Amino acid sequence: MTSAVYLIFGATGDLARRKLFPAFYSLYRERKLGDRFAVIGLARRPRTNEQFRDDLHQSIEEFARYKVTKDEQWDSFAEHFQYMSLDINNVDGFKQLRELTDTLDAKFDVGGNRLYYLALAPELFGSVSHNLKEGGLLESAGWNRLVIEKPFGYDLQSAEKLNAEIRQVFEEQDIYRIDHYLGKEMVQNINVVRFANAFFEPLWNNKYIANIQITLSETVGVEERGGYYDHSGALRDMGQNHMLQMLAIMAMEPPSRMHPEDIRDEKVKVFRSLRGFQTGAEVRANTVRGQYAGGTVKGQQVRAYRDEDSVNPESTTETYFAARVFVDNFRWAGVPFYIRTGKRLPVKTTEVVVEFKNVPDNVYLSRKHKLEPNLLVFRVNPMEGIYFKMNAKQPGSEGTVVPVAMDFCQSCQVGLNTPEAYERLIYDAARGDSTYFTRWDEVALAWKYVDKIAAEWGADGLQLYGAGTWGPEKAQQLLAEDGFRWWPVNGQDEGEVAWETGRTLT
Ligand SMILES: NC(=O)C1=CN([C@@H]2O[C@H](COP(=O)(O)OP(=O)(O)OC[C@H]3O[C@@H](n4cnc5c(N)ncnc54)[C@H](OP(=O)(O)O)[C@@H]3O)[C@@H](O)[C@H]2O)C=CC1
Ligand SMILES: O=C1O[C@H](COP(=O)(O)O)[C@@H](O)[C@H](O)[C@H]1O
Repeated sequence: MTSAVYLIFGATGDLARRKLFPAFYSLYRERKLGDRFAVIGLARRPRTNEQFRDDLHQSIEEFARYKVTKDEQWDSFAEHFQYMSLDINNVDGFKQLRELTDTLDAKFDVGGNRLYYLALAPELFGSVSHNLKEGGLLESAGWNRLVIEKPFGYDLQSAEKLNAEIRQVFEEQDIYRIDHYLGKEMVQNINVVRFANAFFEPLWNNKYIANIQITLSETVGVEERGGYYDHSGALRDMGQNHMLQMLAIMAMEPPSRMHPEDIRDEKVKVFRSLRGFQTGAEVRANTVRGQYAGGTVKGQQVRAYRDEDSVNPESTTETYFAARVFVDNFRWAGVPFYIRTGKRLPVKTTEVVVEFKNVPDNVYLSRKHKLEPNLLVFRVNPMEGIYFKMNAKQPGSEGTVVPVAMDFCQSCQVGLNTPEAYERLIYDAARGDSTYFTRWDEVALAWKYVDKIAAEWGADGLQLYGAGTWGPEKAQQLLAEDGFRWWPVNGQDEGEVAWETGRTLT
């Protein structure tokens, strides 16, 4: 349990409402916050403390894993929350903020620890850091940590500028860059499965693995986020961060210790080994770029991206991208990693599929059924689990070989109420554990890789795909060229939707 004052910049925004406040409530209910903490919500619009706590209540009712069941329980939680109206560009406001922070620090016996959570547009990160220093907030007796949201820049150049501004005030070790996929249970489980089992590590290389497929598919469209997304697109929004991070976790060498810096060092080696594209022709041959047209998703008619209210009607921004990525090192030489993500696809799912090579000179190959390759599948969300597909004799047959599944469904056992990524990440930042946050060198290398793709893409090559389909046909060809195909997600045929969601804990 760590005592701290949590200062949430952007407290009236979408992220705070949907993710951060519910995470605080879960941490409180699980006694991970203790009683020695205070939360200050900060944004420009005026709010009384009562209004702020009402907003808090609503957000928890709507989005939290735990529901508020008793008034006393709510009161004892809500008394830790205060609101202050503050314009980030006004340094005088930060002097008042220091007074409020000191007062709450003393009231809740916090001991000078401060966690600054920037749920803000990145353009404001530099000003906040500067004004925190000017306002004297960083002179407290305890630690001062900065948690920042993605996107961390638009490209390498802007990320470097942003980083330099923040580093004028905070040391790298006190900067916690969020990639919320790293907070997901099953992403964290990949390392455990790889490094705590005898039977995977010997096979985890180019001798036995044919390819690895990473899918992050969403059914939602751009919603009201066009202002940000139309400028960013799928490559920057999901590729530079979540997808490359998952790829690095799949590909990294075992760290010598499970220490944050050792783990991050191993991921950096993977980023350094990514085969960068040298020419436009290489980019075109290895990537696919799409934008959704109108169509039907989960039985609902939906409009085209360009017809969305918050989007430029002539937009050439991609809402889908796929790529064939190579990690040029001893372990992975020659093994393609296929990654794809898109909005308005048929199902919401995140899965990592490891396709193994077939056994050599297989005695069953002459039989009438072609052998399916072994698959190991990490189901990250919304379903959580591990699925292993292997071949076995069909009972009662004369030796017919059929694929069978060993299916560990984590969410079936503990429900879909495993901790939300944001709970884990806020808790880790408060404990000073940076394992599941991205270090600057990882971010910079990921931008370098992505920038080359973005530079060669231009507006050319954008392919429209119908909402509710699996994206442009070229994404299928990308694998077909190598003799592979995308495996159906959720172990089901494409188009079928799987899992029940949402169980409420009381
Ligand atoms: N929403 C999401 O699901 C996700 C968001 N993110 C990232 O989190 C960050 C926040 O996103 P989101 O919550 O959606 O954005 P919103 O636009 O919903 O909220 C922005 C917040 O910033 C405040 N703000 C803006 N300008 C100022 C200022 N000058 N001074 C003080 N406060 C200011 C706004 O309050 P007010 O207008 O009252 O000042 C508001 O509370 C972004 O970087 C986004 O990319 C990342 C992943 C997911
Ligand atoms: O970071 C982002 O992630 C979400 C998808 O997150 P998930 O946890 O729901 O899978 C995506 O919708 C958004 O565009 C992106 O900014």
